[in-house]
Amino acid sequence: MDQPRHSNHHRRRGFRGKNNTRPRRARTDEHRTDAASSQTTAAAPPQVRQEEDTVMTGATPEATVPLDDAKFSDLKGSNLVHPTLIETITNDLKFSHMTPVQAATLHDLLPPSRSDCLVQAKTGTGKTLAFLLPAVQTLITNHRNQAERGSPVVSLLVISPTRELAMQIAQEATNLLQRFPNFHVRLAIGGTNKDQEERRILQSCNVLVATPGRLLDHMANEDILYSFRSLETLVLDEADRLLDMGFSKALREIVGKLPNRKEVNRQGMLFSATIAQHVHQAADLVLSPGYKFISTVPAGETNTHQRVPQLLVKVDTFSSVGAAVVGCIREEAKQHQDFKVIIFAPTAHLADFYGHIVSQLSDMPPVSTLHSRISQSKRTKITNEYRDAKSAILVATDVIARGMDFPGVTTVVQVGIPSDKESYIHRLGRTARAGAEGRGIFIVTEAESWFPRWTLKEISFIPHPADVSALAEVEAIATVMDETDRARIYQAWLGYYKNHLKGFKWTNEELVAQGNTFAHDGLACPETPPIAKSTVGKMGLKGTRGLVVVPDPPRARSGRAPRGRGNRS
Ligand SMILES: Nc1ncnc2c1ncn2[C@@H]1O[C@H](COP(=O)(O)OP(=O)(O)OP(=O)(O)O)[C@@H](O)[C@H]1O
Repeated sequence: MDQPRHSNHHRRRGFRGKNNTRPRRARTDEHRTDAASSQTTAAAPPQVRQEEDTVMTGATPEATVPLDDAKFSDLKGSNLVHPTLIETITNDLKFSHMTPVQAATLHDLLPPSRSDCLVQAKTGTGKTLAFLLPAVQTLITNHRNQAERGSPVVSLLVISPTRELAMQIAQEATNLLQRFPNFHVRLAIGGTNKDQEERRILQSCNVLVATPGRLLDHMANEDILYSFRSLETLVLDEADRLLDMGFSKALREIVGKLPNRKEVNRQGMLFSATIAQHVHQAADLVLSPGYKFISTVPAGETNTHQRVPQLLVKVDTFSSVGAAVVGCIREEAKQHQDFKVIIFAPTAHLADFYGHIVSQLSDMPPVSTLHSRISQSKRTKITNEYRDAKSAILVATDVIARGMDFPGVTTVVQVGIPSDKESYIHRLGRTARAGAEGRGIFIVTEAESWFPRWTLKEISFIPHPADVSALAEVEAIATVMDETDRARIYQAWLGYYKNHLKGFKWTNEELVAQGNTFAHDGLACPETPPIAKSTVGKMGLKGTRGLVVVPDPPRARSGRAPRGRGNRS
């Protein structure tokens, strides 16, 4: 069982109420005012439970944490947080009040308690500072005891599932440590110069923010491995993602290379907006038995924000999806002079497709596309530009679904079913952050409508008419697209939906028939695009009627995978 038991208190207000129309970007003041006004609103305390064991047993929360109007300045003179850190938060970062998750976890996470904690709170509610502040305080408290000089001593290791998120966390840690110039925050992420990273870490490193693969690479270097000899805090951000099948092997290897947690008195923290069952089962990798599970998500509530309207746009066929995307953006433009939209697509090739369509229309703000097939330097540039943009459209895959904090995103559009419920929640969480307003639009075909009905059944979607008036424009753009590109998009479509066949209850033949209709009507392909024999085999579609199978190109026949195939996001 996943959730700690919840009491019957009313829900605490978030940063800002639904009808509050103050400007979106005045983040800190919005939060301050809301926290201050929460005296008049009954609050549901976050749920805290001390784990008896590493596997949940249905126990009840052991304690509730009062959520008064906790202010950072209240910590002055408490000896819990270094006065300079408090100055940084209140004067430099300009945060006066704690967010609910910060208030709920601070005392457990700070020295001297330094409890191991699994923490759940909604997207965009300040979880990053909730783990950074206590971990940085531990670094400051213990630093004077570190006798060894001349070799780096990493105090805090934060692991993130994506490079973009790692960079963002490192930036927040740097901001928090800005009045402590002797402490250094370093990155270990893929897609960048490894030697340069290594040099920087070995020069000096107190806080390391890393993605699992690159971290493991660095751990092969004995000097870097040695820098973890007295690691004090290990944080997994987006813990449910890091502990799922895709990453858990790497995570086990990493933890196996770290010193024994009891010997170094290492504190473990797991943070996420979504905590699935597998997290409780795997938590012992990082947390000691008896860890606390703290959730600020009220009982029976989904992790999406109630105040964020979630519109459901249904179209008849996959061929109308592109036009519906354009229709949604045009409607957005009618509502806001400046707007920032993120469009989430199921695969990299489909993201390229929608990005291309939208970028060809003259009435759109700047459009960029982001996915894992793009080089890291370009990804970083696109991320930074979108963060700073006043009005822009970002078409992306799940690489930015979790944790990314882009200010001022007015609407998140999800096109087609996401890979799972958690992905839907995290994607939606890119809007309405830190008390701002925003909305979600979920575009599905009739065939996909089982997903919101069954997988997202707790969410009350607002039915919204589909505007597909751009059908002819989309077709005109698709018609002149490169044929190979269209073939790849078709193939990506087949690959993605093949993985979700169970939900659709389609046979392989029905899947291919749908894909072919998409190719002809949505991508304007004059003929069904051909697919290489080995790719058909890899997709599990061998012998399926309706496919145009061609021999493998020479490279594939020599046993190597053809370029540009597969379903990477
Ligand atoms: N006490 C605070 N007062 C006002 N704003 C805050 C406070 N703490 C954090 N923020 C801001 O809130 C925003 C969201 O914070 P953060 O990115 O940590 O959210 P999160 O809970 O980690 O979200 P996600 O689940 O999407 O990762 C950031 O812009 C951050 O600077």
